[in-house]
Amino acid sequence: DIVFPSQAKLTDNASYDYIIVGGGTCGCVIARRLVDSNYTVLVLESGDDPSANSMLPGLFYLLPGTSIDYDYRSTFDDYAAGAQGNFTRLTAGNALGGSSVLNHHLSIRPIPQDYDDIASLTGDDGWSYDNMLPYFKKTETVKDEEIASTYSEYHGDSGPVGITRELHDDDVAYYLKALAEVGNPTVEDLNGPVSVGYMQPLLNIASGIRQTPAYVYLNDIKDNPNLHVSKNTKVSKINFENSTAVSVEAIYKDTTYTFRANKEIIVSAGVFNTPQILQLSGVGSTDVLDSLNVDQVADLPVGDNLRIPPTVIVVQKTKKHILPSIPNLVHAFVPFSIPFPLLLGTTPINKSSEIPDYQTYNLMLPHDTPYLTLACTFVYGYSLDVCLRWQTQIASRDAVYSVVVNLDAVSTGTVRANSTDINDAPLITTGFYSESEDLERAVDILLDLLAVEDSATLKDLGAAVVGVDFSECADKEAGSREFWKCYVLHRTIAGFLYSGTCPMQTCVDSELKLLGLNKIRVADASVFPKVLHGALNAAVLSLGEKAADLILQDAAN
Ligand SMILES: Cc1cc2nc3c(=O)[nH]c(=O)nc-3n(C[C@H](O)[C@H](O)[C@H](O)COP(=O)(O)OP(=O)(O)OC[C@H]3O[C@@H](n4cnc5c(N)ncnc54)[C@H](O)[C@@H]3O)c2cc1C
Repeated sequence: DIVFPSQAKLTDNASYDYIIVGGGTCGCVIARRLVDSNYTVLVLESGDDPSANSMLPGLFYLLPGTSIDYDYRSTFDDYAAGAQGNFTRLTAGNALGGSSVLNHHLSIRPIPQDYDDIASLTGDDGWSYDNMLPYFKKTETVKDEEIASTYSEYHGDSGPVGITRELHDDDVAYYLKALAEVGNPTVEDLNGPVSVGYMQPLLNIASGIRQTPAYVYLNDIKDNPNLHVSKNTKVSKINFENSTAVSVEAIYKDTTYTFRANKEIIVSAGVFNTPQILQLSGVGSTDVLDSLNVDQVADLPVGDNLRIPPTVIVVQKTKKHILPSIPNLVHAFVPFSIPFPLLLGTTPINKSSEIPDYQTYNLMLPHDTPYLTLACTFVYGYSLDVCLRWQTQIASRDAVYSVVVNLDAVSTGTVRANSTDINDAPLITTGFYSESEDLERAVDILLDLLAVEDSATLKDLGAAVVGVDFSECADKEAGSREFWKCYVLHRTIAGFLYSGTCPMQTCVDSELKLLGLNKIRVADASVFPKVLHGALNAAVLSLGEKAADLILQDAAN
């Protein structure tokens, strides 16, 4: 309670101007802006305060599977998730601050084209990149002097989220050189004037502390009497009178309360739980609601169009060493920074294009440390067998652990409430590779990425991709397209960039209002219609700022 708002005293049937369902990444941003404008706001959050270790960036790999993670599993999927136990693991934040409490700190925006596409899809120019840029700037204070001074046009200097870089020029220079030799330029700022290239990423870390909105947006208003935050509180239903949302039912310590909203209800429960709550409230397609035996309030395709860009990891061994590396373990005891250098790439296959096809997060792992196994098992959820194969094959070598995200993926999955019990995890089907072009594209992407092995720099080092000798693909010719297809199907994971389950155009309008209903909006990653060409944290923060403006404009009229 010293850092975060304390638990609100709850009164059944109490009224607030606004009720926010889910105090996650987007929910915290909206709460802050509405309280700043003197409205009374109730935030209902199913999780507790972020755990102390989640505030320390260097410990991010310890968070999945703990109490702050829903730790969802997809429906049975032996086709694409063989390496995780025939399901896909879906990490998602269950705490005040939501997924920003356990995410990987990377601040990488979608590309301008993504917003211009939303503007033309919705016919609302408010979503164009030029009109969204001020919201991105409003979220952040860039503390990296070089970026702040060179690219001030693109960056904020007084927003809540502190942004820094952790530079390890000497450690990453050889790999950047190799990438450049095969047509991938080194750039300084992918959130600035260019959208393709490799850089040492901007991070949501300042003064050694994770910049979750639970902290940076709410700390300043935690004692404001207009802010009421109820944690460990699960919203089970939204009540409608005719087509108008009027109240919310929520369970706190085994008691169900009803809270009334004078102005609006904002649903920000994330890509998996927003559709679950809406379906249980009667907002969904007829077949879904019939199967749950829930009366329909609005026929909307809630929970369709789940967009998860399929993600594959490849590992290369690079520089050889004789002496073991000890200093890198120091990070485990001084956890204020990421324990290894990082490179971020957004990359087109056609090197003259300015639209990336894939994104890579490259963990530049020093030799003889346990970080590969830690990341591989805890964070990416691969089976120990997969991780140990990689770990043993990089012995006494530096390694590049590349998390490769297919930004062109078009396959969609679904989210369905499993029963009318809100505590029952939703049924999540990834739909990976249901469109065959995604599998072909995944192979194109890996071949483009691994072209780096043909660079003079990596050839000199005797670099090689490792962990490709597993039995499931042993009958495929090494290096062939058939082999890489097999690899993709046995190493695909979800990455963490989920979106799309209540998208603009078919589910909400461009003001984020649920179509055909009154006094209710959705504001979280569910509203993005397609896979964005970036990661999602910055996109959701700016979405929260825009949503707050839309809500306040309506309140003023
Ligand atoms: C492991 C991981 C790593 C990631 N790494 C990055 C990264 O490095 N960079 C990046 O840009 N993006 C990253 N992301 C993605 C990004 O963090 C998320 O897309 C973003 O935080 C989602 O914001 P949101 O507001 O949509 O949902 P969330 O932040 O997940 O918020 C939803 C909130 O609703 C609450 N809730 C759910 N159900 C209920 C209920 N019934 N009642 C009350 N409350 C409820 C949840 O507890 C949660 O707090 C990562 C995500 C994950 C999971």
